[in-house]
Formats: sequence, C-alpha cells, structure tokens
Amino acid sequence: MPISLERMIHFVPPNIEKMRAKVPDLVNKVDVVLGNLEDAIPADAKSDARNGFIQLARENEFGSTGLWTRVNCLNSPWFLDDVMEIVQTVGDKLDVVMLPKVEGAWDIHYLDQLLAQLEAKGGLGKPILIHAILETAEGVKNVEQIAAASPRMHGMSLGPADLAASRGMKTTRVGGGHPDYAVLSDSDNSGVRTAFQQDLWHYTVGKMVDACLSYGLKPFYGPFGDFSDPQACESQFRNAFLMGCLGAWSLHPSQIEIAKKVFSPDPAEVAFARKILDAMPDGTGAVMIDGKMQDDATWKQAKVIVDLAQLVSSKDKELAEVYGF
Ligand SMILES: CC(=O)SCCNC(=O)CCNC(=O)[C@H](O)C(C)(C)COP(=O)(O)OP(=O)(O)OC[C@H]1O[C@@H](n2cnc3c(N)ncnc32)[C@H](O)[C@@H]1OP(=O)(O)O
Ligand SMILES: CC(=O)C(=O)O
Ligand SMILES: [Mg+2]
Repeated sequence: MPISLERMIHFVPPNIEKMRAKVPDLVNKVDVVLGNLEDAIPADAKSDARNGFIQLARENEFGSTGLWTRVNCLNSPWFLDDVMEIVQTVGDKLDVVMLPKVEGAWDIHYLDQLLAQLEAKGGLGKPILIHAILETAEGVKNVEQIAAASPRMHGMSLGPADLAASRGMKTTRVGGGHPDYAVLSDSDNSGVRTAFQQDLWHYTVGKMVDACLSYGLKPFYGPFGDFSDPQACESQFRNAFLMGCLGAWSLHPSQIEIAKKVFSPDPAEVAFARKILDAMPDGTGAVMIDGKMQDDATWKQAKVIVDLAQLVSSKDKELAEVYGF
C-alpha cells in the first residue's frame, strides 16, 4: 500500500468545464482530486463526465496529489465504459477507482479482474487500487469479506445517503447527526429532561474501521451535505478522525480547510505524543508524564499520531514548522 496523505478526497463534477478549470488550483490545495461520474452527474451527462475526466487527467500534473475517479455502479449502463475508457486512456495517471454500492466480495473480484486485464493490455506497471463505498445494508453486513476481497483494496468510505435509503432510515440528510436521534435524561426534581443527541453513524463507522484495519486498509468518512453548517461538518469529521478514519470527502471548496484542520493531528497532541516516544526509547516499560501513566500501548498510540504528523509535514511545510519537524 503506498503511503500517501489523503485527508480530503475532493469531488469534482468533470462534465462542467468551469469545474475542470479549477483543477490546476485544486491540485495544490487538496490531497486527492476525484472526478465523479456517479450520483450527482445527470444521466444525460454521463459520457461528458467520463470524457471530462479523461481531459482533466491528461491536462494536469498531479505530483503527490492523488487522482481518483468514482465510476458508476456495477449494475448501471455506464460502468463498463467508465472503466474501459479511463484505464485505456489515462490508466497510467490514475491511482484509485472508487466503486459505489459495493454489496459483497464478488463486486470487488469483478473489478479486480477487469483492472488486471486492462493493465496487462495497456502494459501498465503500477496497479490501480480499489476504494469501496459502504452504502448498502448488504455491504455493511459483508464489510469484512469486502475488505479481504483483493490486494488492490485501498480502503472504504461511509456513504451515509445511500445507506440511509437502503436501510430505510428516516432521514433526508447527507451524513451528520439528526436532532431526533437522542437519549432523553431522567427528569430531575424540577421535571426538566435533556435530550442528548447521538451519532447515527457510530455503529457503521466502528464496523468499517475494524474491517479496514484488520486487513491493512484505510477507512474514511464520506460526504457532509449541509454546506451551510461548517461546525456540524467539523464535528462529524472529528468523530470519524478520533475513531480511526484518515480523511473525509470535500464536496465544496469550503470543506477543504475543515478536512485539513480535522485530519491533521492537533499540535498539542503531537507534542505530547513525542514526549511519550522520547521517554520510552525502546517502547517498553511504564513511565509517568504529566501525571498520566504511559506504557507499551500508549507508546503505540503516540506512534500513530507522530507518524501521521510526519506524513502531514512531508506535504504541508507550515504544519511541519508547527509540529517542529
Ligand atoms: C451522496 C453523494 O454521492 S455525495 C457526492 C456527489 N456529490 C457531488 O459530487 C457534489 C460536488 N459538488 C458540486 O457539484 C457543487 O458544489 C454543487 C453543485 C453542489 C454546488 O455548486 P455551486 O452552486 O456552484 O456552489 P457555490 O455557488 O457555493 O460555489 C462557490 C464556488 O465554488 C465552486 N465550486 C463548488 N463546488 C466545487 C467543487 N466540488 N470543486 C471545485 N469548485 C467548486 C463553484 O464553481 C463556485 O466558483 P466561482 O466562485 O468561481 O463561481
Ligand atoms: C457517499 C455516497 O455516495 C452516499 O452517501 O450515498
Ligand atoms: Mg451514494
């Protein structure tokens, strides 16, 4: 698995010329540029989106920024042409194919073989990876088999909108919380009861993180659809970050900075993690730092944070200075 920084997967509708024109600027601002061909692209613009993606892939140099596409789902009339045309034209520049509505390992096996055939035919030296969207009830049920389905598996993203529909959840939101999903406190003497809002996605994100990490894959939160609520977006992204996710999708330029802030570790946390590593050079034993017990397990927790800070520093010079790398 290539080690790459993927704090935000930025969605671009490639059928729109004005959006394609923003790609050179985006390459310097985001960690991944994704050309979306699936939902949000009108049915009569599917081939324009595919051609637009090929054009933007050809016209730009991406450097350390990832180039991904989200193809249409396997049972659509567009999937086969999406994969065939893109891999045969710009397969050498493409890092990851995001596959929507994955239900089980069989979906991954099919795309895996198709990519292998096209790579062999085109003489491509670098394998194209697969990223699954977890957005159907059956997919969530089969998440472990999906994670294990191919060495090409890069990771997974939560797809809260399709998943809500597939499960029959009663929400029209794209990700985030819901005010009615709450636990009511007992009444106090004055009869006051407080509703504590819960995270609708906690169970699925937890299940996805465990499946991904057991097979060496990367878990991601997906989209947050309410662009007018950056605070709620940040909170949802942060919950996912704390639970193990490495990034989230940005659908609008305003969400890029939110993802950057959340998925780059907090400088104070990095400083504390470095103290732990310094205090336990061989990673064993028990020491006290600022009144808190540290041992082999917290050494490993600290290593996760310091490794991520180092990866962020390799791309972000400003943060490298803040972290002191
Ligand atoms: C459930 C799921 O499947 S989620 C994934 C599918 N959805 C998507 O991919 C949606 C991606 N986002 C978009 O297409 C757009 O953000 C839209 C259509 C939703 C809204 O776009 P607009 O109405 O143009 O939004 P807005 O007016 O706030 O945009 C402000 C500026 O940001 C630009 N912009 C908006 N979204 C993007 C984007 N994703 N990437 C780059 N630039 C963008 C606009 O072109 C505009 O630029 P300008 O100032 O030069 O005119
Ligand atoms: C991310 C996505 O595709 C969904 O929420 O449906
Ligand atoms: Mg979806």
